[in-house]
Amino acid sequence: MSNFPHFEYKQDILHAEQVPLETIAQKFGTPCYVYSRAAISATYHEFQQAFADDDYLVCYAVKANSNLAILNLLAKLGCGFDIVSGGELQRALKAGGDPQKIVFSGVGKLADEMRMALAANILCFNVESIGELQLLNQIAAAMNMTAPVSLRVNPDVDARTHPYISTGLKENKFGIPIEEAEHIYLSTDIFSNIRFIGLDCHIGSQLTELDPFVQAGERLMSLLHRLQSHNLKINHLDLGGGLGIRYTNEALPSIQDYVTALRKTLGPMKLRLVIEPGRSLIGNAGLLLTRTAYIKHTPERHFAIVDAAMNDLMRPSLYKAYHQILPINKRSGGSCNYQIVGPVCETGDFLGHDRKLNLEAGDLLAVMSAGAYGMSMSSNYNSRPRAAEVMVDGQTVHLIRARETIDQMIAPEAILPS
Ligand SMILES: Cc1ncc(COP(=O)(O)O)c(C=O)c1O
Ligand SMILES: N[C@@H](CCCC[NH3+])C(=O)O
Repeated sequence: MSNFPHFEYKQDILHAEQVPLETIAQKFGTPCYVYSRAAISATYHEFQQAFADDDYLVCYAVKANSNLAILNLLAKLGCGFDIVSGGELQRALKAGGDPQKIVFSGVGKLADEMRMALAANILCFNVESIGELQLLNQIAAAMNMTAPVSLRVNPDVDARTHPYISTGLKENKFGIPIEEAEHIYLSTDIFSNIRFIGLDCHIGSQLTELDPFVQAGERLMSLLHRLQSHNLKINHLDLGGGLGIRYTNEALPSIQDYVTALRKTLGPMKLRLVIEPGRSLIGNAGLLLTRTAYIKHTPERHFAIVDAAMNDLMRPSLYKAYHQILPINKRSGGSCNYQIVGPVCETGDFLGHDRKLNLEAGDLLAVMSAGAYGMSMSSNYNSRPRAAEVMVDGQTVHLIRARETIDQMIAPEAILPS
């Protein structure tokens, strides 16, 4: 099956749903992120179907792509949100998210962010250290409230993914060492304004195997049994996000297999299962549309210099991540081995190496699998305004973020008075 069923060639022209991508480039310019509404909805439904009648909550990891239109679409489908900052909280609420479906993760929550989230009455704080628990307890007391908490434990499981996005090993900064968690859960007398309602972990991102999820789940379940033997009532188990997507031809478990494996770790225990998928919900629902500015042949190499760069999509530069790059108009004839690079002044500014393409200046290209950690990790490096974002829905294209202007980019800055 195609990795991108909603981005397909029709008569050798790549389309997003029913719309030729060249039409989008003409109307909105490039670089431009293009998302498919049908792709996002279909993947969310796959999660829903996999859980069937279970008690579950899908909390989309907002960091993967935080555009309000995407959050609003997911909220309308019934999805909850996993947030990691006050900014993400504001976005989730503004997009119509239900506070009782919001979990708050992250190692460095600040006092103001805790206040905002308590005032919003979110479902749960995923607390990652004793210091954070103490601060949350104090703030909740001052607000005359009780904070609902899951401890995010670090189960010391190797996610077997890129080291920068592996989070569940004991040397990582994330979570409370699992062997310390029981003691904290049983210290309810010290934390009078905390109510423990869940148990949480997140072991990493772009996992391509189920085994690490199962190992983590089993370690958490064993802790949960011990907590129950002390009569501590836990309502939900949150196993984080992390399911990978196919960037090229990786062998991957399906969403159904993933959910089945997680449910199995629960055994007969009646407990709500929470998951925090980011990439698997949105990654293959988006692409980055870019135009070739120049073709440059040197004695060593063939370069296609395009108008998107590492500031728009930093995954290739940061992780040497592979994204498929497809021509918008297929052209017959011989191809050349191209380095697809951006205009930024860094040798590490590339979108793809050694791609066999038949290209001319002016040609449009699609950098695939760019829906997750694309726009949300973009920057203004080299004073490049941020790209536009559009959402395709059948034959209609909605602008969901206007291209940033140079004036908007520099407006917050000020020159010293002389
Ligand atoms: C706490 C937490 N939950 C969920 C996610 C989402 O991960 P992914 O996009 O791999 O599903 C992340 C990012 O890795 C995370 O840090
Ligand atoms: N930014 C990473 C994923 C990080 C996940 C966040 N915890 C990526 O692009 O693959």
